[in-house]
Amino acid sequence: MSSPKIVNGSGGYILQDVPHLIDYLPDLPTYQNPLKDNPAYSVVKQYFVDTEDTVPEKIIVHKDGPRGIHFRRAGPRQKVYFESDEVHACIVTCGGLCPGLNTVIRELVSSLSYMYGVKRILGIDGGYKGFYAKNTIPLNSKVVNDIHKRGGTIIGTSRGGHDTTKIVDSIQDRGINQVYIIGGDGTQRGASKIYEEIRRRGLKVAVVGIPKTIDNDIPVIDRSFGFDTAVEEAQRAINAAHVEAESNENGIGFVKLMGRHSGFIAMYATLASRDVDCCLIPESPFYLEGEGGLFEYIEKRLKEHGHMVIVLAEGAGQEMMSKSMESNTLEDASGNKLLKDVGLWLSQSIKDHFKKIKMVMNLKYIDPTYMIRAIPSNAADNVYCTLLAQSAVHGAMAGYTGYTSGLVHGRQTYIPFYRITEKQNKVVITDRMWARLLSSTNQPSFLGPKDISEAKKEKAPPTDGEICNGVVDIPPVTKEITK
Ligand SMILES: Nc1ncnc2c1ncn2[C@@H]1O[C@H](COP(=O)(O)OP(=O)(O)OP(=O)(O)O)[C@@H](O)[C@H]1O
Ligand SMILES: O=P(O)(O)OC[C@H]1O[C@](O)(CO)[C@@H](O)[C@@H]1O
Ligand SMILES: [Mg+2]
Repeated sequence: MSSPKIVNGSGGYILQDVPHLIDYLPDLPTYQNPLKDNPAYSVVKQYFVDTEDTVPEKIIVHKDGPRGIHFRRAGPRQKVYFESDEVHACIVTCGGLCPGLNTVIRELVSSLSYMYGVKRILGIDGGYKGFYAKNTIPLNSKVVNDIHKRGGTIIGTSRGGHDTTKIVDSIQDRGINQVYIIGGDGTQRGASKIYEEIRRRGLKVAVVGIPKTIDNDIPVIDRSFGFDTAVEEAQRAINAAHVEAESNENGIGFVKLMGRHSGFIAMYATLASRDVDCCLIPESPFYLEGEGGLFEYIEKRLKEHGHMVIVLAEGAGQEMMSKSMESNTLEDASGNKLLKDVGLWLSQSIKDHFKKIKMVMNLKYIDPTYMIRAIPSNAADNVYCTLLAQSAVHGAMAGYTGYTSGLVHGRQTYIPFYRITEKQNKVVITDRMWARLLSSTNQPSFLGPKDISEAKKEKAPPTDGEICNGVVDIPPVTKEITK
């Protein structure tokens, strides 16, 4: 693996920079950015981003604290490393669906064609394996004109089938020199390997990741596109659960939402709804029986209100369920562990409990899993997708490579792959947001002192000057800023 590019400045300033084609092809010629003559842009004051602009990872600072880690600010540069006619771009979507995939594809095509005059753009059919196992799909602004109104991805997606050598062979054989890869944590790991192989072969090919995950489990970035839409769509299921619960004696509306390892959708859908009395996520352990357990809380809530709504993330309570069922080690084609249906198991356990204590209860189980991700993105996500795609294209045209384009504190940035793939973003149950949810639902935390100390340990704060989260085992290439 190539070494991370780290730039150290004064006051503890650290730039975790992204690679550039000239790092291994130093003699590449540059060209004037064609946007200079574009009437839509030439009137914008300071349209081109200053190459010194960077965005801090942490915006809460203390008077004497170090300035900390920064990322390169995204946007158009004065100089580009590709001529319009020379560009041959491709776009691939991998992993599960997510609202907004088509919008990103559309905006990548529009940005390449309208801003940079690129004419050759290919869609790779059906994810990574499409590079070597399928024909390509020619894309232009006409083909993608109204695709943002549809859910899914017009070029198809898949899990598994990543073969770095075959993929890079295909890129080289087809003469592709800009690769836009839209996908989640697994996809970005694959993108990083493609970048390394391209660099090893010394090819003038920019590799750009665009983070996609319905679970919002990609670190560093503010949130992933489509997340907002998914949370909004989840409201419809929660509303239905509430109506059912309210209309039945001791009614329980029970909704299962996506979230294998990260409970963000469940948490935000709960906070948005206000009808939810209990939210269960993978990060927060819970138990059923006895004092302080889930059954006790449900009984109490039903006695007080006559109904309740429970929202459950699919990854919650898996360990508990495994103890009472045969162990399951199945994996999907990408190697992700396949989870058992905790919703069915938990709703049956609740029913069994109420039968045992002879209390009337009516539980309605709603599983809108795929309905929240197989829809077009909402207005806010559409805007977000547009900015992401434009930033991705500006970066590739400017010769940057080996990066993921992402929003950090509301600013578009270029983030090196190793920061995106090093860990998953999870709900931190010792943070304020989870405390806000607990006070909104009034549910018990289900935590004992041992759980709390373990949760705190998991989130040890970085020491002063330490590269927070930037755990890399390869010696970085460092540079001091002297001015
Ligand atoms: N470590 C890895 N190295 C190379 N390729 C990988 C790696 N992990 C996953 N991939 C490839 O990336 C693609 C997508 O991976 P995966 O199915 O895990 O989805 P994802 O990108 O994590 O998206 P999501 O989980 O949000 O649906 C697959 O084609 C898979 O083979
Ligand atoms: O059934 P599929 O397409 O593999 O996707 C299911 C998974 O994809 C995700 O949306 C994202 O990883 C998970 O929340 C979910 O378990
Ligand atoms: Mg994933």
